[in-house]
Amino acid sequence: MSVDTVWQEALHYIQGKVPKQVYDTWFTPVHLDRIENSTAHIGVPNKFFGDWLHTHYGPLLAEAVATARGGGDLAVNFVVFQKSPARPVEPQAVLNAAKAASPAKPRRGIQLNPKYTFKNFVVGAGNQFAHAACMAVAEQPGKAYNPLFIYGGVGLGKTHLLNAIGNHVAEHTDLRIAYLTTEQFTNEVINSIRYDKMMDLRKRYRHIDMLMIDDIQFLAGKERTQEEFFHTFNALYEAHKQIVLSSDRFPKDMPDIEERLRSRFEWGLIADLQPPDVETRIAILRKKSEDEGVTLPEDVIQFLSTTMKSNIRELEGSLVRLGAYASLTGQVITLEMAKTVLRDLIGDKKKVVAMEDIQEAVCAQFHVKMTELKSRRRSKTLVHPRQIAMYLCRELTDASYPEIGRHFGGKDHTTIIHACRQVAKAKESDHALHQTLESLKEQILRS
Ligand SMILES: Nc1ncnc2c1ncn2[C@@H]1O[C@H](COP(=O)(O)OP(=O)(O)OP(=O)(O)O)[C@@H](O)[C@H]1O
Repeated sequence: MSVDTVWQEALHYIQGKVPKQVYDTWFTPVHLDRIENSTAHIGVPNKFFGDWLHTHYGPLLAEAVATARGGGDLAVNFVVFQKSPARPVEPQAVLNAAKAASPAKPRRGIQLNPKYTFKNFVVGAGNQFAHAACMAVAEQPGKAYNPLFIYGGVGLGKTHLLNAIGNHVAEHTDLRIAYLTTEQFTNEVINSIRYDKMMDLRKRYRHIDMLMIDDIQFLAGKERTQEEFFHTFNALYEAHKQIVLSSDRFPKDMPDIEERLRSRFEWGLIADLQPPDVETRIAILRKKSEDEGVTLPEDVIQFLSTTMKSNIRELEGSLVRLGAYASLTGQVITLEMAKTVLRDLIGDKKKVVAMEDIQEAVCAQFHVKMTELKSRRRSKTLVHPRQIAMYLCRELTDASYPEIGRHFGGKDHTTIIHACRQVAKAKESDHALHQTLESLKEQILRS
């Protein structure tokens, strides 16, 4: 079977697995270059693109190509090509998937991402405190702040900072590090229960020197995992071993977490990550475009940094998309191109919308009074519209989380972050909610 035929079949397979927009953005610009020694070499427009594909769709690509060939195990490599998809021109830029997944100094069992270091973390007003705290912990694990609890909204750099600590410690010490997501920890607990291996799990985690757990908010409602984590936490803490946790919300705002755990999260230092200000967004764009070899003219930098405000991942995504588009079409990046290519990401944010208009539209839709919407009452009939209104304020205006909080009767910014996150997550699977949000948006933007 020719490489082209395999690739066509693999694309067909992928189309069935991902939404159309994801397919168009990430899979149409790439191609299968060759298959050699059980490795599929995938041509990508730039290093950043390959990195992103590797992190998000590496396994799917391997599965798709393997299935198209009729089975067997395959690894994937990403090869950067320029303009002509047939010829990889930068062999040194090959991203070896396996290499990329291991830290600079390999250590058994650590799943750190070597891409995330202190060196490539841009420090600005919103993150300098968290950055300094992480540096202190990386320099003196177990001594500076314990536990270190980092919290912040979606895509603001929590995972990056955790990995930066891990990579730094791995490079400079021989400490045993465990870095994992809450989901991985939960799965380990479930498997240990299922196979009666709880003692092994306990032993494993109580003999490490530094434990880092990402997205600890997902412990909510998982009683048995909380119980295990509680004992692990105590054992490590008492032995002066470093614990670092990240969460999208403040401990006090974590529902369904046992009080004894919640209070432990507050024992050490809590450092928050705030959305970056415009200077930091510009600095991040400059750094990333430089690192990735994507030339962004000044007006495009200004445009992106004033349009994509709340999420660094989005900012990065725009850069990748623009870089890919430019390299595929052989054009230089211009402001006009940026506006066209990123149309759907920028969407409706351009129109100036007042938060009061949003609140009124939501009140009318859900038949609640404005005073109720802004109140502290937590009945379900009020919490739902309130969270929707908060989410829309964030989506359709330039207001910061604290500003939105002030428009909702003086609520804390973490409450707004939580609401935005809840609604963003729920709308992925709840079609009715998605429709309601779209119709509200349309209504507000028309008014
Ligand atoms: N200050 C920064 N400098 C450079 N890159 C950054 C910075 N902050 C975030 N990023 C980049 O933004 C992207 C998103 O960051 P990250 O995954 O760490 O966010 P997160 O807070 O863990 O998000 P989530 O809540 O979805 O888990 C990453 O690629 C990261 O490298």
